[in-house]
Amino acid sequence: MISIQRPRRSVLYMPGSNARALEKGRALATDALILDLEDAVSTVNKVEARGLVVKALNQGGYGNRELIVRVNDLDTVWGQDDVRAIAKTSADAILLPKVETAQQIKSLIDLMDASGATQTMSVMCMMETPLGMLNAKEIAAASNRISCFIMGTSDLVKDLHAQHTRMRLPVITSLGICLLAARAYGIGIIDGVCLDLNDDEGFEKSCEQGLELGFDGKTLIHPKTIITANKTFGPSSQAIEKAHEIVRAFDDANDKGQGVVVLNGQLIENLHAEEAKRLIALSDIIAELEQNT
Ligand SMILES: CC(C)(COP(=O)(O)OP(=O)(O)OC[C@H]1O[C@@H](n2cnc3c(N)ncnc32)[C@H](O)[C@@H]1OP(=O)(O)O)[C@@H](O)C(=O)NCCC(=O)NCCSC(=O)C[C@H](O)C(=O)O
Ligand SMILES: [Mg+2]
Repeated sequence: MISIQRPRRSVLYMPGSNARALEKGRALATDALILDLEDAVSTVNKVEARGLVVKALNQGGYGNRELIVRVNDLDTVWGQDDVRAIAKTSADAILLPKVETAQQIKSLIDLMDASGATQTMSVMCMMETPLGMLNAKEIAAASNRISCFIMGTSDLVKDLHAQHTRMRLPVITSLGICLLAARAYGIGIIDGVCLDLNDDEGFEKSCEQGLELGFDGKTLIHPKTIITANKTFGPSSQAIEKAHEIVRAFDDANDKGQGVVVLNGQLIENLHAEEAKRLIALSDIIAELEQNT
């Protein structure tokens, strides 16, 4: 089944309190922006940041970029007012931090509905605590308004008393659990951030690892990493050419009443044709968005 609503190769965080970053986001080649009201904003700037984010959203100019606002936890003094304010904007999604239960999602949706959010405004979940990992399935199943999981590997490493390593073995089980839950319930899933801005090679490797694991894209903290994320998570022209070849070979085999075919020494079955079609659909959607952005 092919169900790609939009590409999320690169998803850039920006502090909601940083007017310069909010302005720059209008021209950056990122698929999505997370306008952050939570951890990137100090407590003294929380209310001002909310105002800046609402103003930026109302001004528009972000083209086709998916606009996600990360609100504060609903139990904080800012969380519910964040949701009330963002519900009235044209943001595409509200991202709830530190999701651990399905009830948190239900409470968020009740508040969004009561605050006048459109039904097209989706919900995203920060998956970043040990309890969140253990409840990933229940969270994914909580509502069909959930469009995406976003891994919060910094909080996770902290809560696990683990360490940040290049190949991320300390969080690999958690990444796998969330990938299983997201794919089982047909929702998107984006990998966590790479904190070392001086390690370009390490960043590239973590993107490649994310792609191999099955993530749709990577969350980013700096614009200089957008190109690498887009390149890694977007299908290359060779991959697309190969995908078309697979679809053609499989269709020809089907026309002859065959369920399988060998192409360049590789067995091609229906599942390979489906994956090839997914890549072609992703590439088409990226091309369309890039043309209109
Ligand atoms: C890390 C930064 C504080 C670095 O900022 P700065 O010192 O300004 O960097 P540069 O001078 O190299 O910036 C060059 C230009 O790029 C713009 N810029 C920088 N970062 C961003 C950004 N994120 N979005 C948009 N534009 C950005 C600068 O304004 C410069 O522009 P110009 O004026 O034209 O020269 C900064 O990058 C930053 O704040 N990053 C985001 C940090 C953040 O949001 N962190 C929270 C999210 S991570 C997280 O919480 C993960 C999760 O919850 C978990 O637990 O894992
Ligand atoms: Mg976090």
